[in-house]
Amino acid sequence: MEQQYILALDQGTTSTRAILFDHDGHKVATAQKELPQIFRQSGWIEHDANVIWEHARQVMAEVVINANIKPYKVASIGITNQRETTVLWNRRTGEPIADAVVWQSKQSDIFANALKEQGLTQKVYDKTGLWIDSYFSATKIMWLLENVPGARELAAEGDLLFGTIDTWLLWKLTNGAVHATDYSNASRTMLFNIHDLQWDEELLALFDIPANILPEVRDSSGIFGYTAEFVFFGLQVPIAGIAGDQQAALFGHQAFKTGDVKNTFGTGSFIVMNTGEQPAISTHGLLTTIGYGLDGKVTYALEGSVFIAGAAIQWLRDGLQLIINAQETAEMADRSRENHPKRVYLVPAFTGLGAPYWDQNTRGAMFGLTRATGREDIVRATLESLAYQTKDVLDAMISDTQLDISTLVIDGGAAANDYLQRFLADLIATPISRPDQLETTALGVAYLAGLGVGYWDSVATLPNSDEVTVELPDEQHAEDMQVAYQGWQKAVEAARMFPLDVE
Ligand SMILES: Nc1ncnc2c1ncn2[C@@H]1O[C@H](COP(=O)(O)OP(=O)(O)O)[C@@H](O)[C@H]1O
Ligand SMILES: O=P(O)(O)OC[C@H](O)CO
Repeated sequence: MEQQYILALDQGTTSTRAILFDHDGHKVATAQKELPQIFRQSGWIEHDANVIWEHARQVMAEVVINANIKPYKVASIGITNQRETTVLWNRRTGEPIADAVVWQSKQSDIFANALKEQGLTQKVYDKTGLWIDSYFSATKIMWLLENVPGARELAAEGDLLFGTIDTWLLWKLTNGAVHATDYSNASRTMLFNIHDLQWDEELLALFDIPANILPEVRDSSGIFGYTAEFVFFGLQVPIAGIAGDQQAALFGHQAFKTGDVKNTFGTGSFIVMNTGEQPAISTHGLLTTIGYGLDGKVTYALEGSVFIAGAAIQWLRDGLQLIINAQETAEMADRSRENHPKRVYLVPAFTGLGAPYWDQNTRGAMFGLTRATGREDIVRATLESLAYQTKDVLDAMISDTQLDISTLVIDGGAAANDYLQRFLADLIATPISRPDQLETTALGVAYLAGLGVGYWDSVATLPNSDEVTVELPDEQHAEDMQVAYQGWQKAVEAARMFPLDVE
C-alpha cells in the first residue's frame, strides 16, 4: 500500500502546530506558529479566534509542503487543543463575537465566586467532576453573555454558537457544516454531566446558559466531518479524531490501563491518571474527567491541573530577563545546587493555585532569599516548583485511588529539562520515563484520528516506536528530598496567608 499519513493539529496555549505521522507512529514533519497572547487587563488572557483559525490553516498547508508529500496522502486529520478556552461566534457570519477567553484568564472569577457562595460546589462536582473555578468554560460563557453587547439576543435568535477550540476549528474546517465536540472536551466545560453523558439541564438553568449554543458531543475517534474544499488543497479529508490536549497526551502514551499516569509539562502541568470505566471520586481536590470516548464507551480519568509550569520559565526569560532561553536552565540549576545548599522556594501561583488547592485568591511568592541568592538559585527554585506541584498532585492521587504509581511518564516542552527530570525522580521516589519525541499530545490525537478511519485497526495494534529515557530515583537523596518538600509545603502555606482580594 502507498504510504499515507495522519495530520495532527495541536492548538496549544502558546502555539499552533501541525504534525504529520506515518503508519509506524514516526513524526515525519512539523509546522508551527506562535500564538499572540492578548492581555487587556490584569489577570485576563485572551486569544483572537480568527488568528487561531488562520494559523491552523497555514500550518496544515506548511506541514504537507515541509514533508514533501502529496496532500491526498493525508488519510485523516485529528484536532487536539488547549481545553476550556471559550469561543462564542455568530452562526451566520462565522465571526467570533469577542476574543476567546483563555483557560488561564480570570475575568469570570466573580461568577465562580458567586456560584460557590450559592452553595453549588458539591452539586457541580457530583455532576461534572469539576470543582467550581473560572478555569472551566461555564463561567467564561456567563461572562461573555453578560459583557458582549447583543450576545443574549443572538442566542435567543438561535444564531450564537459556543465551542472550545476543537469545536471552533472543526466548524471552520467544515465551513460551518459540523458543530460538535468530543467527550474529553465537553467534560471540561462544567456543563456536561459526566455520568449521564449529556449536557446538564439543571446546571444550564442555574447558570442561565441557553442550551441551543452547545455543540453535539461524540466519541473522540470517528469521522466528525470533512474539510471543506477551499480549506485543504481542494480535498475533502475526514476529521476523525478530537481530544483535549491533556487527554490526548494520555492516549499518546498508550496509558490504557487503570492506574497509568502521565504529566505533561507545557504552559501548565497536567497530571492525568487513567481510572478505567468507572469515574474515580476525589476527596483531595482532583478533578474527575473523561479521558476519551472510544467505540461507544468512555474511559474516565483523574486529573490534577497545575496552572503554571513552563509559563514560569517564560517568566524568567521575558518578565525577569534572568535567562536567555529555557534550555540553559538545567545547567544553571545544577550550578546552584553545587554552590548553594540553602534552598530558595518559588510558589508560582501567578494565576492562583489549581490542584489540589483550588485557591484562586493566592498569588506568587518567593521565600528563603539571602544576600547570597543569585539568578541561578531563582532559576533552580523555579524548576523545582514544577516538581513540587507534581508531587502535591500525585500524593492526592495515591490517597484517592489507593493505587501505586510504578512509573510516571512525562512529556511537553519543559519535560526536555534534565534537571527537572532528575529532581522529580528523587522527589517522588519513582522512575520517570520520558519519550525522546515529546509531541505525545499530537501523537495521541493522531492515534484517535487513525483509528477513526481504520488506518490502525485497534488500540492493540497501535505503533509504539518511541525511545524513552528513564530516570531512576537516587536513594542517597531521599532524606534531602523530604526536607525540601517540607519547605515547599511551608512556602505554599505562607503564600496562601497573603491573599489578594478579588476585584
Ligand atoms: N528546556 C526547557 N526547560 C524548561 N522549560 C522549557 C524547556 N523548553 C521549553 N520549556 C517550556 O515549555 C513550554 C512550552 O511547552 P509546550 O508543550 O509547547 O507548551 P504549550 O502546549 O502549553 O504551548 C514553555 O512554557 C517553555 O517555557
Ligand atoms: O496548551 P497547553 O498544553 O498548555 O494545555 C492547556 C490545557 O489544556 C488547559 O487545561
